Amino acid sequence: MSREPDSTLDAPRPRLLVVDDQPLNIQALYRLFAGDHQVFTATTAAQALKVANDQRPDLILLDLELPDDDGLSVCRQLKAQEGTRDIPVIFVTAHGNVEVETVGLEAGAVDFIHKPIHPPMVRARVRTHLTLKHQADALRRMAFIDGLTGLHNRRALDERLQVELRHAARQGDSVAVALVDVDHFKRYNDQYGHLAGDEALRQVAAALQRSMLRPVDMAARYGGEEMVCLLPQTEAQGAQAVGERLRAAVEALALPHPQSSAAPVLTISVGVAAGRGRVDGDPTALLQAADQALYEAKRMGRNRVVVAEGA
Ligand SMILES: Nc1nc2c(ncn2[C@@H]2O[C@H](COP(=O)(O)OP(=O)(O)OP(=O)(O)O)[C@@H](O)[C@H]2O)c(=O)[nH]1
Repeated sequence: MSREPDSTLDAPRPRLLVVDDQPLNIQALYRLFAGDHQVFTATTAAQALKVANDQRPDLILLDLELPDDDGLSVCRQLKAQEGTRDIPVIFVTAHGNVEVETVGLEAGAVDFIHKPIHPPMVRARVRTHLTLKHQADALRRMAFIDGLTGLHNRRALDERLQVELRHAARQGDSVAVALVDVDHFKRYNDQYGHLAGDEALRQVAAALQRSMLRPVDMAARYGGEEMVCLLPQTEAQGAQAVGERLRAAVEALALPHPQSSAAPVLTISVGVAAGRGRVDGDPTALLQAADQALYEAKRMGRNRVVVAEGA
């Protein structure tokens, strides 16, 4: 007898960080959640910040009074750091009053729980805030994904490219981009219709994704039928080889395109540019160089890779 997969078995367990200097309190919260959550613990402010940074939990239960610093300050520091900003913090305190709670909420906490804790209520609040966190994570991910192809979108590319250019400038590394454009895509749409065109773009995107072998590489839809592969720590020569692999992978899809002047199948032209990185992270020059090379590839007959001059 076949059985529907149980999604609750597959879903990763939510990760909680419990911060309290009293072992009894930690034990009580640990016992409450350990069955169906991954629970990390910390007994000081310094430890809490370290575990939050290292483990990136989904939610933090934070005691307001800690031996080395107060919980408010820990909360403010978590909210000031890029990597921990989005982790919801619930304060746990024995001395709650309206003033304290207001300051706590202003410091960025999402909720307050009073000691002695009432287990069903704590579980219910934690569940609510975990649900909200997962929904917010999903929205953040969607904001950086292209709906048609599933590749990253232009916003994601722009952000990553700036980071990589700054990183490369510091390290003296080279960053490369390969700008990809489908050949005679207008004719393809005209012959097979827009929906078939969409499906072809999805297949091209998947072929690009498969052709990039390093985990730091990133493929993005740049707009319309243009896509960009970002290749950190890559010189022009290496990027040319990747460009050629992309081109061959799309040709190997063997999607018939009799109206193309380049080949009987759907193909891409690729403009490649590499640069040493920029302290200001401005990606304009690199993308413009790649665009110029792409224009050359089109002019020379399409279905080819051209590397930018002086790249
Ligand atoms: N189906 C589909 N078509 C798209 C999408 N985005 C852009 N296009 C089409 O892509 C075509 C791009 O055409 P052009 O820029 O003229 O270039 P081309 O026909 O690819 O010719 P060359 O680039 O010179 O080889 C246009 O017809 C757009 O409508 C999309 O998301 N789906």
